[in-house]
Amino acid sequence: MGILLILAGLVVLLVLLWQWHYHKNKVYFESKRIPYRGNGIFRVVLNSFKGLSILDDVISSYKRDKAENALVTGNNDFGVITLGIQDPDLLKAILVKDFDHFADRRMFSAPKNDYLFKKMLFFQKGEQWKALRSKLSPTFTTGKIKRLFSLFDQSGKKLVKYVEQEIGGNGDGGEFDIIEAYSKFTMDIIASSVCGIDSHAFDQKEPSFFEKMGQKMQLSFDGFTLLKIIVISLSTTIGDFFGFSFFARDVQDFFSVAIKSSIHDRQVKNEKRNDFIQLMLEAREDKLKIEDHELDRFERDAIIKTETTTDKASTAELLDDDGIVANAVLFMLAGYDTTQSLLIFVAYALALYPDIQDKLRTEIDQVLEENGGEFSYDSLNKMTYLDMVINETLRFYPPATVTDRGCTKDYKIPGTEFILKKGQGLIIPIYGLHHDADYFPEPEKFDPERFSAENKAKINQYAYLPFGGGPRNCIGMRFALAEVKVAISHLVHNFRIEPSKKTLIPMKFSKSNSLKPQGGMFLGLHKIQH
Ligand code: HEM
Repeated sequence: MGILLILAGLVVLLVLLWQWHYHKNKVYFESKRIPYRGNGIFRVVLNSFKGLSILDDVISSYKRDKAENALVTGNNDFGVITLGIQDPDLLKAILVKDFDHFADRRMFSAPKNDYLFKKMLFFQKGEQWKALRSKLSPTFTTGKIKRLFSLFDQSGKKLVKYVEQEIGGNGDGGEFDIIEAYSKFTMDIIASSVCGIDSHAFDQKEPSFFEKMGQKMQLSFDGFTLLKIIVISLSTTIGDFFGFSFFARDVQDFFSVAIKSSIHDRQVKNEKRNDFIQLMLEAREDKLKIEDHELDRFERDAIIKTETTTDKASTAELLDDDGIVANAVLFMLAGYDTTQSLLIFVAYALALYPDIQDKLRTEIDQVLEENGGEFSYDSLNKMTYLDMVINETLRFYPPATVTDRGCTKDYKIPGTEFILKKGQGLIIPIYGLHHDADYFPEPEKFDPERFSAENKAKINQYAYLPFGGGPRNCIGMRFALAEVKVAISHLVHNFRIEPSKKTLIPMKFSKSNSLKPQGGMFLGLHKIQH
């Protein structure tokens, strides 16, 4: 009885403390004319136990902020002040002009057991990040992706064969879950072009060993993972004490051994191969350069303007063999789920809008005919309608629904009296901005024409952030777009895509990390006889 009373007392005390803390923060933020939204991480975890996803939170928070005309909102996430920024002009300043204040992510440190984390670009901070990003950026230029194109195209051809088999090869396949085929396609490309390994993904229906390992490497933001993130972000020591990690040891060891033996093999044979490991080996020795003519606006924004103070020796250490393994695995982590998500929703949109599909097929077939029946990197980049369809899909269904920044130097938020301090952070609600009628009229209408040559210029670039923005944007954008164009072109040339009985209309999203449909993406695929 005594213990129960003490426990009840402790609970009451905790609730009172929580309320006092909430009230104190509310008064603080409101004195700076910024609405207070409480503890964002706690809200997301609580919601996940109620069956709501991070996206549900992004959507409802954005709607509320919009209704209150709040362009900046405040959170206190377990002691870390985090602002939500809904204003594209402010985002332009934060992402590009004043980037020096926001070079980091709002990140926790890596748990001991996740040994691959430590050398990944995504988790680097300050000067270390600058040095590594400068080394890796030249591996993703047009010229380098062009070198990998034949690998992408081979996977595209394997994708067509696989779909043909799955739908029975008789031209009337009926229903088909396209996620499985896209999972094989994206994993096959990562295996060949990033790791220099044959994934064997298309050899069988069941996932191959490489596929299984790659899938085990993906993060899912379920309630337990979110709890782990909270514990680790509060104290890595406590996380390590409980043996928390995000990735299983055997999976990390698998990639470590496979990639290191591929490096060793080519060093012994003095052999150069056509993959990212090769590019990273060349980047390690500063043999890669970016030509200015290779850059578009998005990439010019991404140029790191300040010189890095990290010396040459520690830069080389960032990309030693462990660094190459870590970053090859990061490309799989960052590129597998996101690219798959985009592919899934392009197929869905094409099934729902047959006119768009027909128009796209006309463009693809024409380019194919002009190129003697084969695709090339340049021919795919000439397809303007394909580009428009992809851009609109990225707007409507952005694979990454939010991104973040960590403050590296105190920053007075323009238009407010608020000073964001070093170590605090901000959240960028990509999905909310993409569905905001102020920036995209009739936002719930799927309309590739928004991205036509004449309309594109009207779009506010900082309200359209599928790949983020500024120097810390997505390094893999060109890679992703090239592989997505290959897959769509092969698929649309060979199959008519239609909704089937199990197609989700309207769409319901799952609770996974990237935007994904609930329970698979079932569509009807029908072979086109050429
Ligand atoms: C459709 C596919 C993809 C989408 C929508 C996407 C989206 C994003 C977004 C929104 C960010 C955060 C950017 C920011 O905060 O400004 C990001 C970061 C990143 N992405 Fe992608 N991504 C895709 C594919 C890829 C691929 C294929 C790779 C690698 C091969 C990749 C590698 C990365 C890396 C390494 C970062 C962290 C960059 C850094 O912190 O310096 N992504 N991506």
